[in-house]
Amino acid sequence: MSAKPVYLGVIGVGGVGTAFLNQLSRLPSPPQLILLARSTQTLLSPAPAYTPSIAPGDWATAQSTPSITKAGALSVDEIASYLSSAPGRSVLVDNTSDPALASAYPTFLKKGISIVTPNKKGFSSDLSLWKDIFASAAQGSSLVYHESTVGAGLPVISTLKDLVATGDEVTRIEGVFSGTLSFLFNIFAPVSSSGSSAPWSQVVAQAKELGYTEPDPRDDLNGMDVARKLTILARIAGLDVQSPESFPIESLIPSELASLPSTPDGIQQFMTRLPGFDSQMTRIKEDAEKNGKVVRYVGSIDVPKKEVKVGLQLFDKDSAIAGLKGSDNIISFYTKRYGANPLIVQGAGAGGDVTAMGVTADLLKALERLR
Ligand SMILES: NC(=O)c1ccc[n+]([C@@H]2O[C@H](COP(=O)([O-])OP(=O)(O)OC[C@H]3O[C@@H](n4cnc5c(N)ncnc54)[C@H](OP(=O)(O)O)[C@@H]3O)[C@@H](O)[C@H]2O)c1
Ligand SMILES: N[C@@H](CCO)C(=O)O
Ligand code: NA
Repeated sequence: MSAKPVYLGVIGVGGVGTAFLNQLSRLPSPPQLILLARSTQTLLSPAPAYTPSIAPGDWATAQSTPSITKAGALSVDEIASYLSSAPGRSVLVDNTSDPALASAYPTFLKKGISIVTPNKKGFSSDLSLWKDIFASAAQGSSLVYHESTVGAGLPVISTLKDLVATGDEVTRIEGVFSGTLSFLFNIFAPVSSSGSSAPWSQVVAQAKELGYTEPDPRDDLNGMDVARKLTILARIAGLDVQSPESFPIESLIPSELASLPSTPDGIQQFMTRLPGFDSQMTRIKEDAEKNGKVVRYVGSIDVPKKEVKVGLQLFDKDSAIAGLKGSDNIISFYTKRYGANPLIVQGAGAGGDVTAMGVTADLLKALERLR
């Protein structure tokens, strides 16, 4: 029996979106790409036939393909109606960090459109949205996969879900959850003090250049990205965390720069003014060195105590966390079954290719269930 056709909409063609489209173009039996959008532009396969589809490997030139329909930004209702009218099941891949799009997941899911995404906003905002997303998926018999919302492509969400679903008792989750902050501290405050002496702001610019940061790097530096990841994991572990603001978060943003606007101009101003505050981070690094330690940005969830913590901590130089390299994350799951030796997941936790891997693998899981 031949596989049923599945139709695909993709929103966002930045660092992750571009890498995802490359991976999509190499799949042996990809779904039919019928919608591709960025913030101001949408490409569509002409309805009602929904053919020809957009070639994911040539998406950049699809703009000049006469048979493809071009439009500006579409509303959520227009996208939902277009995808749900396709002659088969459909999946929406959200490769943006847009909270408004994330808050519309219930609309898509109720119409039977499955969601695959690395966008944390839907799963880490108010608890009511989290509940609405999963209730809507049940109502629309649609699927939700979001592996890359924590640890990029590393199997973090799937591992935790497997632990919970098989009846293990997760007591504690801890580690380094930010690829950006891992990279920043590994370079800025290496274990060997003969390492780099690059100022903090220069390493921040490098992390942005490498595609590790959130579209707005302040979302990494203010601890919110880590807080969102911990909110997601805590909810899967069974805690009703109301929002990522429910627990204290240590911010690395100088207070003088905290009120710059969340616009492209605000990001630019922040990056330009950050070098003026390098001495604050140098002091933190040197204080740790005086104690023979290194400083790292970590998070933890104590499940029985219902306690989530996010912030700087000092580590011995021979500890696993101090020894991380590049943008690596390390996430330790302490459970009843695993006892004193936690189940540990470690590897690159940011970057277009590794994040897209998690998105593409999620899409394959969805396809297996939809075809
Ligand atoms: N980068 C990583 O290492 C990493 C790791 C894990 C998770 N993530 C998550 O992956 C997502 C994408 O990250 P990225 O680094 O690829 O970001 P990015 O390079 O800034 O790309 C964002 C893309 O989304 C588009 N976009 C934003 N809002 C939109 C809207 N309302 N409608 C249509 N398109 C919209 C942008 O359009 P324009 O092209 O028109 O600007 C751009 O193409 C984020 O949620 C991020 O948190 C990233
Ligand atoms: N900006 C995030 C991307 C992965 O979610 C990080 O650095 O970890
Ligand atoms: Na992951």
